[in-house]
Amino acid sequence: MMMRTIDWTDEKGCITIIDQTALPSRLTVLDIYDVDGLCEAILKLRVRGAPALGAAGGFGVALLARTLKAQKFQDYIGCLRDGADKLKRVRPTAVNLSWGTERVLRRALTGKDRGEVEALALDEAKALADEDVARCKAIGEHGASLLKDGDTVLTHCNAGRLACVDWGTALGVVRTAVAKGKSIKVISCETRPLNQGSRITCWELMEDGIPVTLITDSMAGHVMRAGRVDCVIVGADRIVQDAVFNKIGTYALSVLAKAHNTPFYVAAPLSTFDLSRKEKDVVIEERSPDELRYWNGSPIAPAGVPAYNPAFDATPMENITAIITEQGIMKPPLAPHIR
Ligand SMILES: CSC[C@@H](O)[C@@H](O)C(=O)COP(=O)(O)O
Repeated sequence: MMMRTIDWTDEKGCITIIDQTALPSRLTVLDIYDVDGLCEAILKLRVRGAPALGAAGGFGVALLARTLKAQKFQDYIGCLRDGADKLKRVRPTAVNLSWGTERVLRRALTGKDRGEVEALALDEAKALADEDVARCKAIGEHGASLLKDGDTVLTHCNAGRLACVDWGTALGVVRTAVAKGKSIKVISCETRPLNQGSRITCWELMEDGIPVTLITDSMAGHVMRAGRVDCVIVGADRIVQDAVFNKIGTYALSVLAKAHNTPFYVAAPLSTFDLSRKEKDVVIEERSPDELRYWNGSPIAPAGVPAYNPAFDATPMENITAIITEQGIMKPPLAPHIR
């Protein structure tokens, strides 16, 4: 069995992650001993994907609790709050990062002394990570009922085990269907500019022996028009009242799916729902233009060309056929379910 994407290693007292920037060339494992190291790993996408970021936020609070230097309990608690606040803001769009950080902080703050705060933080972070696996398995169970034997699923970015603690959301649905004996093929969009689709989705599906075909993002319309896609399944970074935020390119896929009468499913745990907000209230992370200008350090665009690099987009609810959660499948009209 493959190790978890993110976990706590008791013997070393650290967070252990699979460094996703090294895939598909190498399977590299990284031990993280302080919160600055964790913030760097999140910013560089060594650990990424909404549910995995929820676990990162939780384990990050556990790490903070045991590494803070403050002597007086009051100062220690103040530093814990400040550190958690900084951690939450490393990536703004995926709500799970702040959700996981806040959940573990809330439990830790019920501790009466430093030892208790440390123990509670770690206990809660471990529980959160275990629950994430259970949630993905439940999403898989519900979602698998939507897939027929022989179906081809188009997916975008990586909503697999490497975006979660284990199993995956969108790919969890595929994995569960395959485990139930259905023959399912996947088409993976490469997902420019950082290629989570080609590097990570293709790698993890091939590890599991699930048939996958790589296409460039611009080929999605062509394969749908050719009748080669039975449904689209993607993950989500934040689900608000009127839209689903996910990796840039998801909205375009939803429009294509609608044009070709292809079901468009979103698979996500309830921890990704942020129903206090609407589309206009969400900050879309903008990343460095150099991610578009360079690949592996080599220029792929003229030096200094202006480039715009939003990492996520919003898909309106009317483009979504159903949302698959751990509690079941929400079909249109989505608004009453979501409320
Ligand atoms: C399983 S969650 C799905 C999303 O988190 C995923 O599709 C995505 O957009 C991830 O973006 P990333 O920038 O790689 O963190």
